[in-house]
Amino acid sequence: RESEEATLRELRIFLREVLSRIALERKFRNFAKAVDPEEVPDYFAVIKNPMDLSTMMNKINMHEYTSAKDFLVDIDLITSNALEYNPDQDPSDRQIRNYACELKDMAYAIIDAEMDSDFEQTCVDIATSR
Ligand SMILES: COC(=O)[C@H](Cc1ccco1)c1ccncc1
Repeated sequence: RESEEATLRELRIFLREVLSRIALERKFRNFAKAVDPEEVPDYFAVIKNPMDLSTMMNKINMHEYTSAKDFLVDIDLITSNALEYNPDQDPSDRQIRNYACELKDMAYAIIDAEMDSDFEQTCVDIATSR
């Protein structure tokens, strides 16, 4: 229905805005683009489901998120990948793990604060009706 398309359009506009605010933060720069296999040859042997913020922006534009819940699944993936690939005690691993946790918390905090729960449920209902 037309109104359903209007709802999904509003979701895409909101999710782009959330992603843009996250991507502005310098501390999240390592999550902005896919890890480069040239720089990190074993990354894709270890991490089976890579994810990054620019891939998420492309997924918004390809209409691959039908709710904020779907969007947060990929945020969780960015975080879990970073915790999995960088598990060591050394300062650089600890720093990227901390930033990965901060990224997740920022995404959840923005959505909890700024997403109307009825709007989210409407998006979920549209997805399940299709
Ligand atoms: C999401 O980014 C990562 O997981 C890479 C993996 C990586 C290891 C070496 C080069 O890159 C990373 C980048 C910067 N600092 C720590 C880890």
